[in-house]
Amino acid sequence: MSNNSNGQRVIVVGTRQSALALTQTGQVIDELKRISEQEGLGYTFEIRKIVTKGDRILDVTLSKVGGKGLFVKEIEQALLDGEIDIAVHSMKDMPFQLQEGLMNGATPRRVNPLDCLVTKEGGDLDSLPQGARVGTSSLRRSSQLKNRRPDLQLESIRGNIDSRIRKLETEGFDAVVLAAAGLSRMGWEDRISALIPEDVCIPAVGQGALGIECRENDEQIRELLSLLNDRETEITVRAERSFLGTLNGGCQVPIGAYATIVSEEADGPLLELTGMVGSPDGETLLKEIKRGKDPEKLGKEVAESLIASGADRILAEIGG
Ligand SMILES: NCc1[nH]cc(CCC(=O)O)c1CC(=O)O
Repeated sequence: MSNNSNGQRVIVVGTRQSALALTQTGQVIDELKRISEQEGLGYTFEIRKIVTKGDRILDVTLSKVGGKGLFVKEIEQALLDGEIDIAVHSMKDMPFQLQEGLMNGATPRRVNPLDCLVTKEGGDLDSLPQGARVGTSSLRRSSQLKNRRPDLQLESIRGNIDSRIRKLETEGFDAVVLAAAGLSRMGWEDRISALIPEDVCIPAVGQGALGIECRENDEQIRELLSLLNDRETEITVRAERSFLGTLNGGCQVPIGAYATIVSEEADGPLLELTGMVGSPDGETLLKEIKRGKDPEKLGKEVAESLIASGADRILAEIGG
């Protein structure tokens, strides 16, 4: 912990170097500054950029290297070493199990959770030409798009959001699939040709949400972060993550989940969770919808019910 010349605590915020990571970290810092001023806490903030293993090997197929949480390991180490005090993650890139001594201190309000198409000609999924070439490296996206449009040619595309959009032009794709959240955080909503509704493509667990990691024993930070937490987002994402944890899925398997709050009742909010497991070719798409109050229990129930319908066999075939 360090203080500035006025004796105020300087909070060091770690981030990856991608444009999206820098942008969303900056947005979180702006929010924390506002809260800190409002509450008279007098904190100041500093950004520390960290190059992760995931950033260094972007050109290699990540699934081959096989690390869950490839982007997160070095950032967690910096937290444990006290080099940084908080780290902003895209929730969908946050590992299921955080390292001992670390915790998710806040889940801020989620933005649009849906996937979207950025197409060359404008227009939505149904208006893409027969056999159109669509770029995505997510099995979850290709499985569901194939299921809806078996004629599409799904091709792998890697890199940050900006380079994927560039590849739409330079590599002759008709469309690329991206998370709407990333584009809107970057201020590039005007690039979104069409949102892909959740009945076509169930988003990734936690998509559109952020997680803010901190040390468990840092009371000051925990208190500050608690003011940024959004209860609805927190519990819906907890249900989705419990689903993923029960299926033991990493990011390279066609698994999706999306939870919403359907009603507020006297004893707490009622959640609805849709879980999805698909085969990579899109021929099999298993979905299950359930409602419940306890997010962890609901996630587990949806996962178990999908396992009973054969999800375990699909996942075993992929080797996920
Ligand atoms: N897998 C990369 C990634 N991680 C988080 C986002 C942005 C969306 C979000 O915060 O959920 C993206 C880009 C994308 O999937 O298009």
